[in-house]
Amino acid sequence: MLEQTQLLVDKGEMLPLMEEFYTIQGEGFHKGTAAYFIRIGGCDVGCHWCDVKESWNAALHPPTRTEAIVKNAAAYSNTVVVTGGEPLTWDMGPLTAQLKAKGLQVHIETSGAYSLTGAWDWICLSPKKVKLPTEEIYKVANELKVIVYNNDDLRFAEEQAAKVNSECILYLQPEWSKREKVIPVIVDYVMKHPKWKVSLQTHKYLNIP
Ligand SMILES: C[S@@+](CC[C@H](N)C(=O)[O-])C[C@H]1O[C@@H](n2cnc3c(N)ncnc32)[C@H](O)[C@@H]1O
Ligand SMILES: Nc1nc2[nH]cc(C(=O)O)c2c(=O)[nH]1
Ligand code: SF4
Ligand SMILES: [Mg+2]
Repeated sequence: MLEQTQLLVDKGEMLPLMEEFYTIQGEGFHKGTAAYFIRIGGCDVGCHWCDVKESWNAALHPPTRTEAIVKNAAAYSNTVVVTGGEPLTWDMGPLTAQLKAKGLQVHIETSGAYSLTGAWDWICLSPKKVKLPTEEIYKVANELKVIVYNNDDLRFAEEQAAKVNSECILYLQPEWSKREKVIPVIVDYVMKHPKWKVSLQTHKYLNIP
């Protein structure tokens, strides 16, 4: 990468953009809401069941000026979801400042594994055992969305729920490839522990991005 480009990436003024698309938020509290998704490349958390492994290698995704990303987003939607990859790999300050200056609602999907940057209207924290969230994000997360692949993930979910703020909404979401097996487990668990809600990847049922 050119030295100049690297400097801009380091400052969060350019970001490795994998894709951007206008769709319906499929998961969590805002499911069903039209939103413009910005998918930033780069993640070294390494979830074995990750459904966007193509995002992991940042070098495969072109460094893109935040101004260009913002211009596209503002043309489509009032709500923007920044995801990845792991967006907090990068400094989210410049991107989110510009999105908010356009009056947009700015949401993030994050594992919380790196320090929290950016200004957010909604933080979806989806913690991962392999790289735990930083302490700071538990205080500000609006929703906790734990992916359930096996029974131990319910133990992990309770451990994480004990760390979030009291306003945080709690979701259990089936890991997609295990959904037939874990949906009954989640349904049973939520009925017994109603502080939790079910989240499904509804976009996959709707066949939309
Ligand atoms: C691809 S991740 C990108 C954002 C960030 N790296 C994170 O993990 O939160 C977006 C959301 O999809 C969830 N996810 C990824 N793979 C999944 C799968 N196979 N089944 C269910 N949810 C999955 C993640 O836990 C996260 O909530
Ligand atoms: N429709 C739709 N909703 C989503 N919610 C979170 C997603 C993500 O990959 O971060 C996602 C996604 O990829 N598509
Ligand atoms: S943290 Fe997110 S993007 Fe990274 S591997 Fe896990 S699910 Fe995939
Ligand atoms: Mg997705």
